[in-house]
Amino acid sequence: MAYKVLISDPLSEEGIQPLREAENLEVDVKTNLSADELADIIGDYDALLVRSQTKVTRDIISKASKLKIIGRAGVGVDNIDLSAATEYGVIVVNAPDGNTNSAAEHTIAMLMSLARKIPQAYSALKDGKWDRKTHVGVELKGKTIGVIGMGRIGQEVAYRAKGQRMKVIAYDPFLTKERADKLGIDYGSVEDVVIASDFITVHTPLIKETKHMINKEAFEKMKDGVRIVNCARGGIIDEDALYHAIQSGKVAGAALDVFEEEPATDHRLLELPQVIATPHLGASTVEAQESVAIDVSHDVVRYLTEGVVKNPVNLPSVPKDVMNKIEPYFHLSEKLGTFLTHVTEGTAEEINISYSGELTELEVAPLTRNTIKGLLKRHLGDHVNDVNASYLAEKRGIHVNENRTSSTKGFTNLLKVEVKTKHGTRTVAGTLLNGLGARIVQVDNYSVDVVPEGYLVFISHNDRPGVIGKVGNAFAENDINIASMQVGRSDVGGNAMMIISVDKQLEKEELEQLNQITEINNVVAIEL
Ligand SMILES: NC(=O)C1=CN([C@@H]2O[C@H](COP(=O)(O)OP(=O)(O)OC[C@H]3O[C@@H](n4cnc5c(N)ncnc54)[C@H](O)[C@@H]3O)[C@@H](O)[C@H]2O)C=CC1
Ligand SMILES: O=C(O)CCC(=O)C(=O)O
Repeated sequence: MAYKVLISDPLSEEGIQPLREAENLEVDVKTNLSADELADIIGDYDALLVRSQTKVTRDIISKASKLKIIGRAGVGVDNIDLSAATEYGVIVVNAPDGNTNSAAEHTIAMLMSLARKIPQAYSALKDGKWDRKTHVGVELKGKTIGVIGMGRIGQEVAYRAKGQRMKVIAYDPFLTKERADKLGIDYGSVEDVVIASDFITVHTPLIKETKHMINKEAFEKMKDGVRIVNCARGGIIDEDALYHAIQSGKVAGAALDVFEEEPATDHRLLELPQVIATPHLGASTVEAQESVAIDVSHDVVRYLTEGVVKNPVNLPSVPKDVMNKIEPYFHLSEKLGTFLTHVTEGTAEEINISYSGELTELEVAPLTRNTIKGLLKRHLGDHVNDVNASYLAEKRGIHVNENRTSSTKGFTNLLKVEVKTKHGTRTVAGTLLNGLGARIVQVDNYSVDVVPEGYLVFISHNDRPGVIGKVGNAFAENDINIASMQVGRSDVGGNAMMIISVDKQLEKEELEQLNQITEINNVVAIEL
């Protein structure tokens, strides 16, 4: 019986030729379906191809009893419920490279239109007004543009902004000084970028860490008359804060291709003359649409015929016999990676993963990928999975070494992860205790016993009498319950650390209060 493919958003006809030409594949194009209409028919299909309009919700996926693959002709997969897809065993693929150029070009078009008020002038002229006073613009040459998110699109935008003779300052958790030097740009923290820029453009995914990263506090730090561009995702910029910053005169203008709620036809930002906008057109070119449709069509054909894909987004299937043996270590490996992203300063350059004891007899490659996933996911978002984790690390110049050792430190199994950055090396090791589950048993040279779960506070301090009391008092004053506390020190009066399990994530002010204790060098809140 032929596989059935449903295309539910407008895709390039040239781009879907690989589907039409494949044997044993039936292709239906049904666009503009309501959620109910899609839910009614999805049960008939083996593959679904979408752009960003179709919302592939848990409800739709739960009704898709034959569905094997969802293809997203584009980058962002925020219109697809990834955890539901994974839960229901549906692989999701995207087309990460096909629209990079178009999105970067659109960003530059928006930047120039914003600077020269072209949409406003055009609109006035169409209304019969020859008004040369209102539409005075500003030059780009010599101005500083802040690029937040230096992935595929951010890098292209930075490169083109330099062509406009702009100075570029960028932030990305994976941007190193060497890379910035090579690109001929400055790099700094988000705050440095926000303070220094005349124009700010965002190119991150919309994830927990980036939601409203440009907010009221960020606007307050910006130069007066700054201009903002968002051709990535609505929600990276807090729309209310942007509205007020424009009204107050702090922000001179904004160019928006994306909105928190789309379609955004009735939005108060659109009423402001300083705002220019397009209806999510970043990838809407003939070339990009053909390219992304070809990429996902090939992946759908490959998956349905050979079971392999090039651009997977969610979890792949690991052979059952391998999975049964390594499954108990999965949770531990990802948590060790996540723990390290919180306590490591700077960009990872090398990751060394050592397996000891019983682990040396197992197929550990999926655990290595899972550890890397834990290390990358916090910054790169949910599209990092076991399949692409190693690739993404490699693309970012992070060397990953996997080795097996006999040193178990008395545990029957030990998984040790070491991360090297410019600032030094950080190590964490964990084990599975028979009947008790996963434990972190070592941080750097300190032996600890921590359940890798929930909220932790990691404190580096000097070993002095009374520090534990001061920390305990600070927690009590803020009514924070301590579930457990681990203390370790290198030598008497030397460096020491505490890992405290708490019932809730600490607020910024609570962390600051702890940081003010004289003996404390650093405090980090960790969510595992
Ligand atoms: N308007 C449109 O039609 C289009 C929008 N997009 C959107 O553009 C965005 C970027 O796409 P790509 O460059 O292809 O993705 P990418 O994955 O290549 O780059 C994203 C970058 O953001 C960085 N990042 C993550 N968290 C960050 C943080 N807290 N601060 C600063 N940087 C952070 C990552 O390290 C990564 O380098 C995505 O949101 C994508 O969905 C993409 C294509 C078309
Ligand atoms: O399908 C589209 O046009 C949206 C493109 C986009 O936003 C993406 O690829 O992330």
